[in-house]
Amino acid sequence: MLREKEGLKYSTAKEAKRKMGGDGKVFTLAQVSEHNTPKDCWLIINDKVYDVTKYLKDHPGGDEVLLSATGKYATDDFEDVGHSDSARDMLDQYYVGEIDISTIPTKTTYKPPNSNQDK
Ligand code: HEM
Repeated sequence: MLREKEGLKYSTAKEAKRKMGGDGKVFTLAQVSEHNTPKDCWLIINDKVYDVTKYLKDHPGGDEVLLSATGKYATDDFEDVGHSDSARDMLDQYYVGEIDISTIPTKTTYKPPNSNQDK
């Protein structure tokens, strides 16, 4: 599980740079965590930050799961559901920036330099 998560995260970080040209804003976890209400709801998925406020009422999984996924690294929550490609495509429209992953207190942000586990 751990390995899988790291693989996902890193490949997505590269993808983010390619897609966004690296000019997205970078937020800390504390900054993102301020947006945790039904009127202002941000999520962190795969190193990117999304403002899903407008999507809360339309989300097929309901607004509660989105609200409970704020203020933390919600990649696992998002991935565990097995969201469709069209769900993934929707992410772009809610993109507001990147997360500074060093502000997220989780072991999965650390990758040993000699690791070959996610290749
Ligand atoms: C911006 C982020 C998200 C988008 C755009 C999104 C979009 C969608 C879409 C389009 C579906 C319909 C099924 C599909 O196409 O896969 C769906 C279902 C679902 N989502 Fe999300 N989702 C997001 C985040 C999340 C998060 C963070 C969670 C969990 C904490 C979650 C939980 C669910 C659940 C449980 C369903 C299944 C609903 C059902 O079939 O009854 N989603 N989501």
